[in-house]
Amino acid sequence: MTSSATPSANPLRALAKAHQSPWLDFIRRSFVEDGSLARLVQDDDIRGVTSSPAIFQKAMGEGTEYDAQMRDILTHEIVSPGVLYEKLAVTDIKAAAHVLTPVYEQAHGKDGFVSLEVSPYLARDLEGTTHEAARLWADVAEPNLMVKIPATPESIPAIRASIAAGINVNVTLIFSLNAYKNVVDAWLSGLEDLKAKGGDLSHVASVASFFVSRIDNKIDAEIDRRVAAGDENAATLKALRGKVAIANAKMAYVYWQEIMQTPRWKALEDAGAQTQRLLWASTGTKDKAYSDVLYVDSLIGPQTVNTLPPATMDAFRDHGIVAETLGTDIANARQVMEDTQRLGLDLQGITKTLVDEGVQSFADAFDGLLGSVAAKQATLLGDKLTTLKTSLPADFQEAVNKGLNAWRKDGSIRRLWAKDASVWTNGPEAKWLNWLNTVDDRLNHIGDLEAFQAEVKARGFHQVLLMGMGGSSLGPEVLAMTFGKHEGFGHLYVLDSTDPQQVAAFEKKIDPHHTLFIVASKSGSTLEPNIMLAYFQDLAKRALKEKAGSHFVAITDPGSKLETYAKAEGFWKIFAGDPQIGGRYSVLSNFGMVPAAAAGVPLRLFLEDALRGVRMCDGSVPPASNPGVLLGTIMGVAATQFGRDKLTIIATPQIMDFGAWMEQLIAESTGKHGKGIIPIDDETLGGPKRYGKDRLFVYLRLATEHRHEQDEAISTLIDAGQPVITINFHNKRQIAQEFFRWEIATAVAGAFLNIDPFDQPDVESTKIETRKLMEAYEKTGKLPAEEPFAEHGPLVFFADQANAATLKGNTATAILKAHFDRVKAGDYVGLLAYIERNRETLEWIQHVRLHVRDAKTIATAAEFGPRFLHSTGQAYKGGPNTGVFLQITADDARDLPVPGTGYSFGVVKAAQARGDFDVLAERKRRALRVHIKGNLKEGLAALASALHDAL
Ligand SMILES: O=C(CO)[C@@H](O)[C@H](O)[C@H](O)[C@H](O)COP(=O)(O)O
Ligand SMILES: O=C[C@H](O)COP(=O)(O)O
Repeated sequence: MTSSATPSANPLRALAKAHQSPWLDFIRRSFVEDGSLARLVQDDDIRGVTSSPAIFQKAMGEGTEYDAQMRDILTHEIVSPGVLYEKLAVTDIKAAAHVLTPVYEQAHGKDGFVSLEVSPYLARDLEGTTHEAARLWADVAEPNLMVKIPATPESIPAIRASIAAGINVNVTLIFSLNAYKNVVDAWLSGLEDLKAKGGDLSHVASVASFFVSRIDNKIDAEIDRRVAAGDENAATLKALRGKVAIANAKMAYVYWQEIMQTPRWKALEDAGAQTQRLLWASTGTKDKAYSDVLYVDSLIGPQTVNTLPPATMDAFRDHGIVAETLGTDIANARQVMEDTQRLGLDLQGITKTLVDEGVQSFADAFDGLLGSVAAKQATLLGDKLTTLKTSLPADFQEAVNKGLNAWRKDGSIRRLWAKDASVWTNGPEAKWLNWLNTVDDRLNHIGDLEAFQAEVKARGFHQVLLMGMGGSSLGPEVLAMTFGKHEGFGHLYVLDSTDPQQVAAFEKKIDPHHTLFIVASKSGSTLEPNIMLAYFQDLAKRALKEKAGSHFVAITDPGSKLETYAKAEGFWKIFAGDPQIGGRYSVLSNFGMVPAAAAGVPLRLFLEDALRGVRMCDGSVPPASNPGVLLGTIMGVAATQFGRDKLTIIATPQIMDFGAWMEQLIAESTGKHGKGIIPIDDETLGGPKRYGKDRLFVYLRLATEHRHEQDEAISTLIDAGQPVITINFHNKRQIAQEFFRWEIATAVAGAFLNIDPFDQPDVESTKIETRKLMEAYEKTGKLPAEEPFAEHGPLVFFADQANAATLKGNTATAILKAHFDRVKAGDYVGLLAYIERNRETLEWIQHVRLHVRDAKTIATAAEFGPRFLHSTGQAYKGGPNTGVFLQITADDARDLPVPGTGYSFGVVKAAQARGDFDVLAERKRRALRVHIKGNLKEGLAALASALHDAL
């Protein structure tokens, strides 16, 4: 902005004589800090400041002048970009308010205001606007603040409520006389309400911001269009160019004058009320053909304000003419309005469009602003955040950009955070969204968790044995595997199997005298944790007698059967889950945090790490800058538009266990109604030839591991045109952030797939089938008979009729060949092994899966039952029918009874495998079961060899 003209010849100063206040339509930190604003007040008699999202976007979106405060805030607090922006804005607004305080005081509270706008996202939300106006008023806490509220039909009652609450209000985005009338009524009503309450009216200031140049812009364009089309009224139309906005504003002023004569106003005035001044906004000339001071010169009149952008202010200082123009030529203005109507220029329609566009453009500006703040926040936080890099082919990237933009336009991330089910299917989704708040919630209750941790430490347990399935076990397993044992705490073991060998193996790892047992089940009625509990409680009771209860902790939702049981059995502690968080979204709730506490994970650091991630995925962060939405959009677009539905997880060794948790989240959330994303975890990385066009790679990379070869192999995939998302961790604890990022991303991907990401209908079906088989067992003492369709050596083959019919062959190899010959491009193979999960069997399954992958160029999943039933099992049954499954069961070398029941772990596992197969068959999946008779090791070798020959 240029320097001031000599005071005597300064048109800006002269406006005071015409009783109009010039305000500045601009703010930025340096401008206030370096004294420029104070100089304008001093030299040009500038008497107020307005800000808007667009103005703040310009100020904060570039440069470094806000960095110092941002750094300072981010050092002390974990805030979202939305909160960070607001803190910066409030600092600016307060600083400007202080500069204007002398004006305010000298004008006895009638001038010298600074405006701050409520979030434009709330422009159609009455409750939100009312609440935010009050919040901003309290946060800024300066008497010369004006809170800007838009004059949308939805927000009009917020004007009344805010005025009634004694808040100074700048009503913005007024384009039409009708809207203005509603604003005036709301303002008067607000004052009446305040008066009725006995409030002091004299301190409540208000302006009604009537937008000017945007109207000419639209009308002129319409005139030009009609003239170009050869309109018969071309001459009269042309004469209206550049006239309508001013005439429209004059009509508003006439209305204000009329209001000032009404008894309604007089009564308020007598009670000490200030008038609501008309403020001319949007006064920068857009059409270069017009005078650059057109919307200042023409609108000068008493008791009004004109807020000038810097260039217009400079121009007016330089060559503005001060004369009272507002109240003059009213007849002419009326004529312009009449002509406008007579000639069919749709002013009403245009002003409605202008409100919509005004709201949208402020929202767009706010998106831009918050995107910039988020980017800056990420830069300043540096290594404190995981980072995401995408390498996507051009067409894929373009589709992702479109998806992000659609999410931005629909405000979907804000709707997600507002728990609005219309983001998905308008079903029961809203009931399952408390994971959004669980990190804040756990931090608020960190005292309880830390006290528990201290007690566990003091009791000196050597082992912690967690028993649970799926959402109740996979998160703790990641914590156990990633962090290992913590000094002063016991080793955390996670048991999620009904395989008797596996149960026995865990029994060997622990000493009940020194073990803390945690049973985790949200529902409290899941078969597996209940029988594991029965087994280990029996063991503990034998060892510890009446003290056994003091070694047991339950984590379960309030009111569950498990809770009742735990109370009755005198468990040491019972921790409550949140019924509005589903199992797979529960890791950052007590289901993950209680085992974390027991294992000695530094809880506050962990949760604060998580919180940094939560804040970056906040509803205030627009999709393209929002790490969760970005990831979810890529996942959704990959699956729905590019057939890349095999999300292949590659990880550096120290964080590779994260994949098993991701599997459940992604598969169970998205795999249903024939749609879905199939996670492929722990499949050894191969060269580009190993992969088809159905993959989306996610590379989880702990930077400190320096896995150059792995990095190279990933680069080769990118060069070969495979889409890759690389997520860089700077330390292991950042899995906390990634838990949350993947939760948001999966929810977002669910929206792209148009499914409810929070139910698991096909997991339930398998449970039902298993239950039926178990009931039969309890009645008859055996599982219903089943007939193999072939038997070769130790390998016995079972299938339903439809599958068996296509799997003819005289040898095991021939049957397996027939089965895998059904695999085609874009399919995947699932090896579903109901055997003990240990080093040998993991190696075996890896070996076999890689053989299948390389022979068929197909994605492979290697899973152990029954654990996968609570995880990927959902997608195998409910997702796309592209899976070809080989279920592997085996004789149990040893079985264990389940105390208090008539059955054994082996029977349960067998029933689960059969229930699983029955549902796969019922869903018409290509499935074959091979049962290994006798020695497991030999049987697995025979199966591997037959598979080798078959492929
Ligand atoms: O405070 C106000 C109005 O209440 C102003 O900042 C107002 O938002 C601005 O004058 C307008 O947004 C500027 O409009 P335009 O020049 O972009 O058409
Ligand atoms: O993912 C959840 C599992 O199905 C276990 O459920 P639960 O926590 O109710 O026992």
